[in-house]
Amino acid sequence: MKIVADENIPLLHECFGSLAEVVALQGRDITAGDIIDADALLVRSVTKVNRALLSQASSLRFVGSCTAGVDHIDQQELNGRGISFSNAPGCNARSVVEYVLCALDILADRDGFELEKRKVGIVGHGQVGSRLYQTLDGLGVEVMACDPLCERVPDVRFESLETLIQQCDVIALHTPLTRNVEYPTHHLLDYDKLSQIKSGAILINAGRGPVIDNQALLRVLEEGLDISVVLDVWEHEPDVNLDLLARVDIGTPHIAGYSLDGKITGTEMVYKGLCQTFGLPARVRLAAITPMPALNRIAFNDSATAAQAAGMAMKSVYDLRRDDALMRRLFRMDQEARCIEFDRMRKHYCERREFSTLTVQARKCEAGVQERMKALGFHLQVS
Ligand SMILES: NC(=O)C1=CN([C@@H]2O[C@H](COP(=O)(O)OP(=O)(O)OC[C@H]3O[C@@H](n4cnc5c(N)ncnc54)[C@H](O)[C@@H]3O)[C@@H](O)[C@H]2O)C=CC1
Ligand SMILES: O=C(O)C(=O)[C@H](O)COP(=O)(O)O
Repeated sequence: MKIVADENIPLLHECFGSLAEVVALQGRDITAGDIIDADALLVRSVTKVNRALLSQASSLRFVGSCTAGVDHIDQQELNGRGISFSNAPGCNARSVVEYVLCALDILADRDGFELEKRKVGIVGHGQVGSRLYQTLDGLGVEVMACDPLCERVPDVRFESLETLIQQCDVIALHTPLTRNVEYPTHHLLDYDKLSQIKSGAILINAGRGPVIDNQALLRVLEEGLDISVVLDVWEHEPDVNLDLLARVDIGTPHIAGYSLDGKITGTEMVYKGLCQTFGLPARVRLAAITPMPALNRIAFNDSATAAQAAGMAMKSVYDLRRDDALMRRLFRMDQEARCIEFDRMRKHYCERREFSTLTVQARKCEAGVQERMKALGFHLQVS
């Protein structure tokens, strides 16, 4: 069997090496010629799997994308050709939730607000949105969700996008990128909607760049709309608009889902999908070869307040300011170098772990500290 794969799939050879010959290529550069005799193609979000790419792939039986998003995959074309498809729904949902929590923590420090006093609106109540909702709700934050496609459940407050825009102090976008469907998300936030966001609010996009019309966002910011903006995703990646980057409060190179845990789970989910398609036993257990986190324990004294402890624990696992600082190096580069650097930052991303890998000792701490740590998803030790 021959597998052609994006070289940025973590543990690629450990996982698939015993099953097949694995040819690892740069995801953006995989061509129709590269997969002529491949039995399986494994991609990440940067490879467009469409009619042109598949045109000569007569042996191909399986395509796997180690990602949550599938806007780069023409699933109709795959169905038409009888090619099985697997992706990795939810693999990195916790990672994105933690990115959002860390961004809010940094802005709260900078601007001196308490998250518990802010109203948060989440657009898209799927794997990411629902986890973010639950976490914020657990922290005592007032939350509302907007998702016209999601089944209504009693303990979730669903509102329209207009209500979120009018009422919320934080708006977080977690929808897929869709066009030509009943509720398309392409340019869901256009000039009109962006202009209506409350003054002082925070807008976060860690879904897909084109869900916000980036030119319109730049325009409202230039016109003086007083909002803070956190962008992990950009229209026309890897070609980031520098004027927009200059105006956002936090900017990162599409790494919200890049916890090592999330990426490895993505690999494992696609590995299982491939094994199923080819009728092979799925023997590799990636948990067994996942590295130990560099930091696995932190202890608080009884003098710690809940807010202080939460901020310290979050920053010790993931300090988002580093990613923002690295991103701003793009200002020093010409367009070609910027695109290369955007991909380079992603390829060589730091080994970031999820909150659950950190044990927080809060034995003598007040109940508030313990509750906050638990709500955030740390592994709490109180005995
Ligand atoms: N920045 C990053 O690193 C990452 C980005 N993503 C992106 O975030 C998206 C969401 O991720 P998941 O929650 O895992 O996907 P999901 O598919 O579980 O959830 C998406 C939700 O959005 C809802 N939705 C669709 N159209 C909508 C609309 N017009 N208005 C409001 N809601 C709408 C769906 O009903 C669904 O509940 C992915 O499709 C992917 O594009 C995902 C993971 C990492
Ligand atoms: O899972 C998704 O969807 C994402 O956006 C991934 O975090 C994207 O990572 P790459 O596939 O672009 O490495």
